[in-house]
Amino acid sequence: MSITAICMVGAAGKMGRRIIALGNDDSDIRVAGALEAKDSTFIGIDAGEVAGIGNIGMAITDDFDVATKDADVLIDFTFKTVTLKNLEMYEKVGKPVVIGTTGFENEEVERIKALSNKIPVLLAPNMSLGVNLTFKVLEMVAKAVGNIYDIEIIEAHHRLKKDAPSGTAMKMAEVVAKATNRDLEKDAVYCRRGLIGERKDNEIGIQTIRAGDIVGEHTVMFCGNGERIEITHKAHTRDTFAKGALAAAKWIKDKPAGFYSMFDVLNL
Ligand SMILES: NC(=O)C1=CN([C@@H]2O[C@H](COP(=O)(O)OP(=O)(O)OC[C@H]3O[C@@H](n4cnc5c(N)ncnc54)[C@H](OP(=O)(O)O)[C@@H]3O)[C@@H](O)[C@H]2O)C=CC1
Ligand SMILES: O=C(O)C1=N[C@H](C(=O)O)C[C@H](O)C1
Repeated sequence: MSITAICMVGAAGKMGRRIIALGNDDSDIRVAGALEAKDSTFIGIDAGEVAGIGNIGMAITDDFDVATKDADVLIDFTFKTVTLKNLEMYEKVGKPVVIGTTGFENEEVERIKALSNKIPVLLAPNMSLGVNLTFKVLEMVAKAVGNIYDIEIIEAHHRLKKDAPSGTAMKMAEVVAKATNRDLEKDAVYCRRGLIGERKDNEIGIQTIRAGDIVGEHTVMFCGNGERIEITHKAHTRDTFAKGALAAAKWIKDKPAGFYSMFDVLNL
């Protein structure tokens, strides 16, 4: 396999650090650029030092051209406003982009899709093998019992997470809504309080927990009278997502322009 040179956008972030650390250990990956925000205190500091693996000879920069010049693939784990602002630059640089950032509204996803007419773009709210398999299982279960059992989704993440519900929970909601012919705009219920009356059959409840250092947990409940099915995924470490992002970078390197997901990478 040829080496894939990556530029990490969000290099000093929680995910950026793990992708740089695991990428540096991977003989098929070269860390070729590390980008951070203009006012970041990490500018000029070695990306390996920031990631806790020692000097790798790659200083974090806020200069987009410098960071992307030697890269084959850009990996973006930042914040939705950052990603959306960067789309123009991603088009200009013309290299494949793997986007793990979450929190996009439908109209914003359409803007990312529009970019994929010009360059290869992979967008996935969760890069773990387990979660992507779970999407498939959910589709099957929702088709079988989703219209007779109540569906509730519960997600839990660390206290630093900025968006809610998680991108993964929203994707799970999309999967079960599609499988049961529902419309999330109408049927999603994000919080309950007060005299809310009886639950409607079509509701898809989506509840959020933010606490401590929880890496990422998602449960989908299909609940009937007398029994319930619970499908749960728990990430124990961010390395699970980082490995997925690196696999995605290797996979997308030589692909033509198009809109891809982890299903393509994992052959699901
Ligand atoms: N798809 C997946 O598998 C996963 C997705 N995620 C998603 O990835 C995103 C990032 O998560 P996480 O790493 O925990 O978040 P962090 O906040 O730890 O990291 C984001 C990094 O991006 C930096 N940043 C801000 N602006 C820019 C800019 N203009 N250019 C470059 N970098 C910038 C931030 O700097 P500063 O702090 O100074 O603002 C920060 O260092 C979130 O949306 C999260 O939901 C997370 C885990 C897995
Ligand atoms: O912010 C996080 O940490 C995570 N975000 C992703 C999401 O919003 O689904 C994926 C993972 O659960 C961790």
